[in-house]
Amino acid sequence: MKTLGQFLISHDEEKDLVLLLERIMLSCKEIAVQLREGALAGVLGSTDITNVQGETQKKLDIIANEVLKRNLLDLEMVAGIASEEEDLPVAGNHKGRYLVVFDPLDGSSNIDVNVSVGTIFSILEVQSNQDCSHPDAYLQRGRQQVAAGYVLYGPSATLCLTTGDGVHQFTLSDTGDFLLCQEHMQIPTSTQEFAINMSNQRFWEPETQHYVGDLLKGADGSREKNFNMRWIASMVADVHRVLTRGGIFMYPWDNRDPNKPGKLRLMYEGNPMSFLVEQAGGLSTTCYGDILDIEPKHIHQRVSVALGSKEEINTLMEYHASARDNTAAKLNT
Ligand SMILES: O=P(O)(O)OC[C@H]1O[C@](O)(COP(=O)(O)O)[C@@H](O)[C@@H]1O
Ligand SMILES: [Mg+2]
Ligand SMILES: [Mg+2]
Repeated sequence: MKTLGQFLISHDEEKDLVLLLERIMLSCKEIAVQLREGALAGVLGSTDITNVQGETQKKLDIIANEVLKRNLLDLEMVAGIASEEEDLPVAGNHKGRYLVVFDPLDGSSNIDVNVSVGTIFSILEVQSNQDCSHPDAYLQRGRQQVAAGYVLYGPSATLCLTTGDGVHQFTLSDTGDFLLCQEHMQIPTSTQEFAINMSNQRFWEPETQHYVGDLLKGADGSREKNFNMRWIASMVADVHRVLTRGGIFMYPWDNRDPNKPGKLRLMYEGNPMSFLVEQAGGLSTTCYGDILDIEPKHIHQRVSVALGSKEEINTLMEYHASARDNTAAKLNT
């Protein structure tokens, strides 16, 4: 079985990109060890620090962020990093070629209950002469990503990666290597499984209520088939299920804070996951347009997300087609 490095070299990936991806995986291995030891290492629980999103940081949010930051800023090809857990980006080598944007630990609310979490990353290329300690240097559309991926820390640690030529899956072995286990993952085009936090139902816009209402009616409603529901509350784990066996994952706009376009973050959640999903034959949308086409305005910008099986996303879009001028559409475009 090929290691990640062997696979990337055999696909003619640029040497610096290979080294960078290997360094991200080295970081993920360190994070996996901390997660495995959990309570034994005293790393569970919260801190009293609030991040720029207004969320209380877990001890492991900070540890994972520090591991990635330390390992990446050490590399010559890294011009800067931006993270969910950093107010502002941090500049690296001013001659570096790549910017790395990441969610060091996704699904933080699951850490203390020993449920799957993950690391999400997006790699961009520096545009000419930019100050990489400034957020503007990172504000590129999702379509400009050079690579994106995540590591899911579940029963096994799994990497799903794209460099723009399909999505490939690797599993962390006993020897400490990420070994190739599946090339060109494909999301089935149709599905009977959905993932959404139903407790927010009363806050959704009418089109989302209508769409999910019809899923719940199953074979007795207009969809004429039954749907199953899953919600892990770690985007990484929910998206991994979609990549593996199909489905639709949604964190739509809601009116709890009408000025926020959604809960999830564009640069280190929406964009990398959308790149992976599109590369695996699925679709990713705000309900009004492709996530990968959004011109970002802020590094911690939020976005409404619906991604997964092609036919299901197209159906969801039809429910929203009559409401293109509403608030949610305006907030995202
Ligand atoms: O608590 P909720 O509303 O179920 O939200 C869960 C969502 O929030 C997130 O945990 C946000 O990510 P972070 O843990 O990185 O802040 C997603 O992974 C997940 O899909
Ligand atoms: Mg997250
Ligand atoms: Mg996070």
